[in-house]
Amino acid sequence: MPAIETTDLTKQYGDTVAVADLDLAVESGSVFGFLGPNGAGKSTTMRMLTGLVRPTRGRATVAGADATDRDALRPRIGYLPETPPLYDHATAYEQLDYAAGLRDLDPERARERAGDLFDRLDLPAEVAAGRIADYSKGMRQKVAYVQAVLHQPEVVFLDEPTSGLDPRAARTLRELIVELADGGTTVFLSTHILPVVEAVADAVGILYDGELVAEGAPAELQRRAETGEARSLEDVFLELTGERADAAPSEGDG
Ligand SMILES: Nc1ncnc2c1ncn2[C@@H]1O[C@H](COP(=O)(O)OP(=O)(O)OP(=O)(O)O)[C@@H](O)[C@H]1O
Repeated sequence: MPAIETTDLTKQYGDTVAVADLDLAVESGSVFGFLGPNGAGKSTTMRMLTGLVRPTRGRATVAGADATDRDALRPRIGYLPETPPLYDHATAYEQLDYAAGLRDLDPERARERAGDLFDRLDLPAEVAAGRIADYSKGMRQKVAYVQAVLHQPEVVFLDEPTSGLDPRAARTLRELIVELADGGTTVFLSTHILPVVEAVADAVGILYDGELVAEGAPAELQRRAETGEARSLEDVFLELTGERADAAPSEGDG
């Protein structure tokens, strides 16, 4: 069974169709790169899949739970949104104690795991013991990432996870994503940084104007949109989401 499955998943805001009839299947233990231009509907999709926004119609299951059932989702999923929810007055450790408490994690083991991840991401212990209000953007991002994966969820949604990270931390984060998937976690990764997707994604979906215009393994998409030359995922992305003649290459997974 796929870790994420959507059928006709749709969200409308007034006259704006943010996401239109999305049919998606993401394999368990894979990294799925979710791409699309600004305003394509990526965040709206993630909000529906994490139970934060109710679909206008259609349905979705995530880690076996209905995506409208927040109580069932909570222990199974993690979410790093574009603007991470952090308490400025707390220290990183307090923030993560709170997150661990929400998920009934053993406090000591949660601290240990957080400490290990902070080490990997080069967030010094003395910084983690200081108030989040004084953190740089990259430091906040590190804490938010750790918060999203602390409980070892079955499915983790990452919205621009490398945002604000320096090159070393961004590389570590890419490694952590691959390790998550190797350990069986399904990673739903939305980013505009296409080389990251190229490096880590097993499959890619490209959203354009709320619609899925392509889905498949990165290499397969590159072949499908090809004209003979070696093409980057960026070329494919620009072709599919640019001045698309209405005969866009037929998407779907065949
Ligand atoms: N709460 C809302 N109310 C009204 N319209 C919304 C709301 N949230 C999103 N939209 C609209 O839905 C569409 C999709 O937005 P969304 O934020 O999902 O795009 P995105 O692909 O995540 O974009 P970006 O790459 O810029 O983050 C846009 O037209 C946006 O204006």
